[in-house]
Amino acid sequence: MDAATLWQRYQDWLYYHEGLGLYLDVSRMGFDDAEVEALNPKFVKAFEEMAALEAGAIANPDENRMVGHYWLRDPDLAPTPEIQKEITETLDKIETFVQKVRIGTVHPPKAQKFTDILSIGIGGSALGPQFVAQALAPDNPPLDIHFIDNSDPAGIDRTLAGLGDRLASTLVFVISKSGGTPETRNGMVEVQKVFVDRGLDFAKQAVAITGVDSKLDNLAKSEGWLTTFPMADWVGGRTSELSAVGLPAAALQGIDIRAMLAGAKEMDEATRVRELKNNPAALLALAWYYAGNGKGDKDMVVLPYKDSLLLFSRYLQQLVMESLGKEKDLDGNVVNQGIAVYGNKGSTDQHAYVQQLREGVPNFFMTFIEVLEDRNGHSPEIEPGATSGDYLSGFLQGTRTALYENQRDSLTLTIPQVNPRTVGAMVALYERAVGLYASLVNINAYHQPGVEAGKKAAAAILELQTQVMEVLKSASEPLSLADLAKAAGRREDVEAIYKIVRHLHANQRGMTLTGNLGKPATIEVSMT
Ligand SMILES: O=P(O)(O)OC[C@H]1O[C@](O)(CO)[C@@H](O)[C@@H]1O
Repeated sequence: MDAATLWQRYQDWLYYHEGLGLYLDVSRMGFDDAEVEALNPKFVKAFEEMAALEAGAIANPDENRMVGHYWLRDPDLAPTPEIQKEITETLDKIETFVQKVRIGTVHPPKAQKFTDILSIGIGGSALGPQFVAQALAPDNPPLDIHFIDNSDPAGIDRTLAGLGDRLASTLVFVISKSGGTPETRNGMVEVQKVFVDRGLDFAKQAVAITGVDSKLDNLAKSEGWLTTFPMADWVGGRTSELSAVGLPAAALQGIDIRAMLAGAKEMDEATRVRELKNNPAALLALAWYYAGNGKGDKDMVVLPYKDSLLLFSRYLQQLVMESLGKEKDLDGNVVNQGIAVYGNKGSTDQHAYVQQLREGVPNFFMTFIEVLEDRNGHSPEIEPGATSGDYLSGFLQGTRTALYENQRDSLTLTIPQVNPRTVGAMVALYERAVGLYASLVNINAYHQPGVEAGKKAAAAILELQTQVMEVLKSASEPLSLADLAKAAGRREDVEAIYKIVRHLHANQRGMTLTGNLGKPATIEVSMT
């Protein structure tokens, strides 16, 4: 395509949202008009399904749930007065609590004010708050946030070491929709133990954010925690940033949560437009569909050219991959759908893997995220006429051109500034794009059956460990792995047993292994 035709294509396809100052450029995706035309019926269906979902249809049939994250930023759209009330009351409750923490009416037993937040949660109960903290927290937030988002003992130690004595003035959020996620429970129990060791009262510093009547909800209520915020059944973990999951921590860090909600609402309105070219979420869905042939054949590389948006790709990884990565379509056919998402930030990644993107296997499409405002305030010139921000902007354009020259597709999302409104809008934009794309490829975006298999297998390993320990404690002499498996009645699990005893041995858990550790058949195991 010559330069003039390309410039025309750019103008023809450029989407601009005036209120948000947001642009979406899909001109460097290689689709032609006929391909777009062919997809039209699918989009008509997708828009209809989306409207039904927003009106309260059961969009998640196997879990019998509605999907209502859109109502969070426009409660008037909620399908029942009860849900409207639930949304506004929760928001009021959050704001009242945040205000009390700010002025010190709610404070820790041993300090006048809370200084820090420790947020314990995983997946959708961590990724949104992490992304938003990185994107929007001021340099010196009123409360500094820290995360435990794993069952990694060393990771927990590191977070607690970072807090040090400030644990006494730390507000602990335990966030779990189900209230039963093991990683979150483990983090909570470890933190509770540290509170006890230091003579602190956990309940007086803890808040639960969870489904009503969940295990965690009941625990918090029975132990008299500071408060609880409800997670609605109709909000999925990966679309929960603008619910009680993300808002309390954001507000406590001094982030304008009403502006985040307003930005999301504006974007929701823009993405309800049933006209492909005038709907940025539909344009994204079109680009994804075209790039991956409707089968996810190409990975989505997300490259924000702004450090504060570093965690956006990680946040999107769950939103996109947990929503779209499905074995079966809605008619029960095996389709193995999904789109892989990765990325960090530009221009940093240009010095890492962009080499492969330009010249190597063409199995991706790029999403550039551009922020027009370089920094708050004046930029010094690095050399006559050029600032660091000019360089960053140049690197983005340069990489986009270099990829295009080698037939690598890209799209570019441009926002004026990273602020609560634009971040809310970006969250809403991708939520809607995922929903529309799911309709295009006929899958349920709102469940995650595949995660259960791994969870069940992990629980089975913990049960096996208990069994193995019991056998070893009552054994009169060291046992070979084969004998141990036989005695436990689990011959077929000898490899898992080997891994269990090796792990216990490495952690001073009373396990003795003799023999050649690299040759499992020679190992004898005993336990004190
Ligand atoms: O908030 P919960 O119930 O602890 O779940 C955490 C995460 O685990 C998942 O259920 C998948 O394992 C995610 O969908 C969810 O965001």
